[in-house]
Amino acid sequence: MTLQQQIMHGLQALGADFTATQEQLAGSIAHYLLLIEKWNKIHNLTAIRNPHDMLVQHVLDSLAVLPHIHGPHIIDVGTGAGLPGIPAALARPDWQVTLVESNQKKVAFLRQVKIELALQNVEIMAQRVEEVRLAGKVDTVITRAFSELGEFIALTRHLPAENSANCRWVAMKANCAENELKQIRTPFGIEKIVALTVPGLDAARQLIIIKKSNFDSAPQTQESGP
Ligand SMILES: C[S@@+](CC[C@H](N)C(=O)[O-])C[C@H]1O[C@@H](n2cnc3c(N)ncnc32)[C@H](O)[C@@H]1O
Repeated sequence: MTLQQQIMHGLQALGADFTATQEQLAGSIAHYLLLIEKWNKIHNLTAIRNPHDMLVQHVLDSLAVLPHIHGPHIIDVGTGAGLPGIPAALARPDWQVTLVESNQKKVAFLRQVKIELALQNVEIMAQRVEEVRLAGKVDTVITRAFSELGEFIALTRHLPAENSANCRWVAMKANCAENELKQIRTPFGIEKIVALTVPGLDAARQLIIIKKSNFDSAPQTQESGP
């Protein structure tokens, strides 16, 4: 199967309703994967070398999250090569995606992706997240392979300048341990845990969705993905 065919199959299997057309999205994803493959030879952006595997383990994994989070302003903390922020920005051109990354080589890659894919809805902040100060509303602070939950909240709780009660903090995890869930303390609480299915990936994926509230730290519900 060609990469383009595999991308189209993956998008159809996800079945999600994105605002970009499937053809546009497929073309942009192929371009993004080829850029990662090219830069990976010098900068070691990801341990996964093959674009077919990157598609499943990085891009479809990122896209599977989108039906469960809210825009329009998304902050991806510790985005690395742009995951999940770049796939989110490609699929949802109506959202504004801020990528926060402290490693300058990864930032150089992200800047190149933004230019080559003409991503007008992406802002790149080359800073440690604890130093980032934003004006205005944030709808979702998301992270993947960044830190444990307690540190994630500690480093990012200041990000929404205005509407912290409406903001959600979302951690993409393989299988979050009970001990890690207990790191979430009031005024933060776990709103829900969503089990995700990623097409072509035979592994558990979870979204831990956290809100600022007075709920205790026990999970409220367990949902299945689409
Ligand atoms: C393991 S990588 C994960 C990258 C990407 N999210 C993914 O899923 O492939 C974690 C990234 O967080 C970045 N990082 C670590 N601490 C950070 C901080 N305090 N502020 C911003 N970025 C940070 C690292 O440079 C690294 O690129």
